[in-house]
Amino acid sequence: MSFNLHPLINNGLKKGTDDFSGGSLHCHCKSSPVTISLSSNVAHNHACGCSKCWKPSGAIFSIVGVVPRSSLSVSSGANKLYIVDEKAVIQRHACKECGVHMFGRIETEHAFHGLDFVHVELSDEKGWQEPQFAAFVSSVIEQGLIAPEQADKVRAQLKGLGLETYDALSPGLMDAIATFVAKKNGALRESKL
Ligand SMILES: N[C@@H](CCC(=O)N[C@@H](CSCO)C(=O)NCC(=O)O)C(=O)O
Ligand SMILES: [Zn+2]
Ligand SMILES: [Zn+2]
Repeated sequence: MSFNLHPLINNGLKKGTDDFSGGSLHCHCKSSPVTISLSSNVAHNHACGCSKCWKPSGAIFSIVGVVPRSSLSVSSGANKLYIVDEKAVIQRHACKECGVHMFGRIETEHAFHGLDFVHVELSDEKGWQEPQFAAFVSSVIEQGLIAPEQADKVRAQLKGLGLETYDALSPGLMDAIATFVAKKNGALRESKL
């Protein structure tokens, strides 16, 4: 038995194209959808099992990547957007009608400030960077999406697709967050770098 990880990856990863330079994303509304335009490809695209990232119906994971916030603009339906959780680090702007998250933005001092989180499955274009790893795998247990005993099967399925699995973000991204914090609190001086 295989799990419905996410429709974009269930049948294998589709590699992105190197020179791909963006496209548009739209929500699920049949009429007057929210659309956003991205003028670059995503980076750090990944499967995320956390409870906050938007997942399509039935999927255990979200697929989420980042773009510089300067590459993102809302092209239509801005009045339908609301912030799902104002207190979260990532403020996810979702469509009031269909519930789809269009982009997540960080307004606080944070390593990822300046990057917006987006879901490329909302685009009809092909060429977006394929997922690079799977994050917050154990979090899917918290949401009752799998039983604890199934976690290693889920990890095996992700690894079979070529996705390394983590229970936080990837080591590279966790190091970037920790480095930011260390610089901020003085534990790491610029001169040490
Ligand atoms: N077990 C928790 C983990 C949630 C979590 O920390 N999520 C990360 C990754 S989201 C994109 O990869 C995070 O940075 N969250 C900040 C935020 O969502 O604002 C759970 O599942 O809820
Ligand atoms: Zn919508
Ligand atoms: Zn997440």
